[in-house]
Amino acid sequence: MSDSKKRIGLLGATGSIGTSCLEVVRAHSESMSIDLLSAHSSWRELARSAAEFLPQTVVLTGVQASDVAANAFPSSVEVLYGEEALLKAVEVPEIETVITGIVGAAGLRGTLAAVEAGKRIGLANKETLVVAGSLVTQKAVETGSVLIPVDSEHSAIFQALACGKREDVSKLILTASGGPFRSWSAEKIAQATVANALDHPTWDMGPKITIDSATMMNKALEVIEARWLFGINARQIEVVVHPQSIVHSMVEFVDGSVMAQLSPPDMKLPIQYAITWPDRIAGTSPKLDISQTFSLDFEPPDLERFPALALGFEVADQGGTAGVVLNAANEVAVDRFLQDQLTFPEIPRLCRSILASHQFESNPTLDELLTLDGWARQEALRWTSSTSHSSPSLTAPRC
Ligand SMILES: NC(=O)C1=CN([C@@H]2O[C@H](COP(=O)(O)OP(=O)(O)OC[C@H]3O[C@@H](n4cnc5c(N)ncnc54)[C@H](OP(=O)(O)O)[C@@H]3O)[C@@H](O)[C@H]2O)C=CC1
Ligand SMILES: CC(=O)[C@@H](O)[C@H](O)COP(=O)(O)O
Ligand SMILES: [Mn+2]
Repeated sequence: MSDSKKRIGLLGATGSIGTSCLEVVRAHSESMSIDLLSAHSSWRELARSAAEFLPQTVVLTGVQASDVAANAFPSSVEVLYGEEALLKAVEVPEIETVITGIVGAAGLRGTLAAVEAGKRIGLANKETLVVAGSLVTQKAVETGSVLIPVDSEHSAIFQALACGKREDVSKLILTASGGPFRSWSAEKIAQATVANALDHPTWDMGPKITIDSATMMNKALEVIEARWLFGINARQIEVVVHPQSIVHSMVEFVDGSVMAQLSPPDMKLPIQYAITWPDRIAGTSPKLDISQTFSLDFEPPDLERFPALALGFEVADQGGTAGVVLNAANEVAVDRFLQDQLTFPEIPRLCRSILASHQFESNPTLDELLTLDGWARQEALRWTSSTSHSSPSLTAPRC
């Protein structure tokens, strides 16, 4: 019955999260349907998905109608252009759940529009909470929007939290694969190429998050994400390296019990759960085969070889404007590294430098955050083009 289908708006439909989400919907076409798809510039791929899923609306935020072939989309599909159109499109009452698969701070405004419209959010875009965690979580409380994590660690924690009362939680333990350089020496890491850094041992993801995993900035961003999503003090969050990516994270309760969620690394499971919660349905994600011998290893993270991780704890503790500045600096640094214009160890160095130079404000507005985002990107670009890597200018906008 089409009336009882779960109706989904999917932002970032052409990316890694987007295509996994479409696989979930394809496997459950009797109970799920797509109302909205968005992409930035990959219009051919979006058109293929539109032909299969027949959403009411598609939005392309990074190209214009004149860039797209005439009749590329089925005639029943409304084709819109630009971010403002996307912000309106997520609000339509028919959409129940919005899956946020846009990469980077570019995902913030779409997520916020969906939160303001009181939607269920399947939150993959962790940068939304890194940049504006306080504003977004407050807004969700006001509108009744439920933020269901899609990020695998946070989905695991969300599931494990169901085993006890919030006031009885003593610690959240985020697992990290350790990335491709987990066992590399600092000297070898300093020589890492783009191809080395893109070679993630356990997850197949988009390029930005894959580089973040290699620096462990991904875990830093996830510490900040957890701080806002679960309303917990940064000092109650711990990171442990777990190379198999089977234990997706854990919650320790005051009595010493540790509850974990386990499954083979596959994003379809947390995406599906965000759509079906509080129900569980059979899916296409592989199941853990415990009939075979396998081991689960855990080791402490090495903050000297992976200095980005410390930034996550510092920023999660500070709140305010620290997250937007760290995130913007990191987005520029990752982009420059992918263009071979920055070395791997310069990524966290750049981030720390821009963060240290900004004028901290504890309670910024959305406009102030967006202004600081622009400032931090400019300063990060300036840093990458200066041979001496001098300190950023002290012209950070005051909030
Ligand atoms: N991949 C994964 O397994 C996981 C991802 N996440 C998070 O999910 C988010 C998406 O990651 P991932 O799927 O890997 O990323 P991808 O790079 O694979 O996909 C990014 C998507 O965002 C769109 N996009 C890119 N830039 C913009 C922009 N400026 N405005 C609007 N849309 C844009 C792209 O469209 P186009 O194709 O047209 O460029 C594409 O659809 C990230 O925040 C990541 O941290 C979290 C956990 C796991
Ligand atoms: C799948 C997912 O959630 C990613 O964020 C993943 O966790 C990245 O792996 P790392 O643990 O190497 O950062
Ligand atoms: Mn993750």
